[in-house]
Amino acid sequence: MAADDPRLGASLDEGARAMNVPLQPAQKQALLDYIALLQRWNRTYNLTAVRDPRQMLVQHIFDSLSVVQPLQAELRRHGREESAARVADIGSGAGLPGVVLAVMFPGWQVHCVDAVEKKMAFVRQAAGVLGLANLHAAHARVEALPVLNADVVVSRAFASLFDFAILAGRHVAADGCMLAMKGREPLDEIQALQETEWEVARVEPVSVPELNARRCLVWMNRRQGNL
Ligand SMILES: C[S@@+](CC[C@H](N)C(=O)[O-])C[C@H]1O[C@@H](n2cnc3c(N)ncnc32)[C@H](O)[C@@H]1O
Repeated sequence: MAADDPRLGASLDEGARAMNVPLQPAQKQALLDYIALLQRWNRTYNLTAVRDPRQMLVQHIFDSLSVVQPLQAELRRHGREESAARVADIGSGAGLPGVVLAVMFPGWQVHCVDAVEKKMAFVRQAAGVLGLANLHAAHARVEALPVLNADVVVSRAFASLFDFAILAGRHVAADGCMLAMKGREPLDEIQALQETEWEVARVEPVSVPELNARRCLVWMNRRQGNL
């Protein structure tokens, strides 16, 4: 299916509805434009192994959209100013989930971080083309980056929970949290976290439309009475 095939837009509407994510026409267009950009630049930048726009929609866009509702609920639960959150996406690659979050939450500042320059160049280009002034891209190893002070530090397909906590934990603001997007509940990884200052607050199953695979969100807070 081509990136401008109208059936892609119809599927996006359907998927967003299934996840209870309201999608404004401009947001829908931005997500479709992002798929087109991914497809156009994939060969040059080697951004993703997924080549087909239909598969990009499911594996990248729907998967990233599946954190929208849970993120909103988490910020609300902590009484944080939901309209002005600061989010960091670590090991963001082509901008997943960061670009999708920047589209869905224009009031949030979203910082994508990746060690590969060309991927961050792509995210910067996407920010320009999609008109996302709230999307930022930092080319750096996360462990060497000045502290971001984010309300939520998120990652998808980045590292084990242990490495995520050790490498990226210092970018979380005092009352913030970490969120790892995972497949099956990673019991061994959760066990290994005991040696860090982070603990699992809860594991939230999520369902991604048309994706025949398990997904869960692992929420992590700083351990009370630190190590
Ligand atoms: C498997 S990709 C996942 C990309 C994206 N999050 C996704 O879900 O499509 C992992 C990314 O982490 C980046 N990465 C690995 N170690 C890193 C580090 N220490 N600091 C920053 N980025 C890192 C890699 O360059 C790569 O782009």
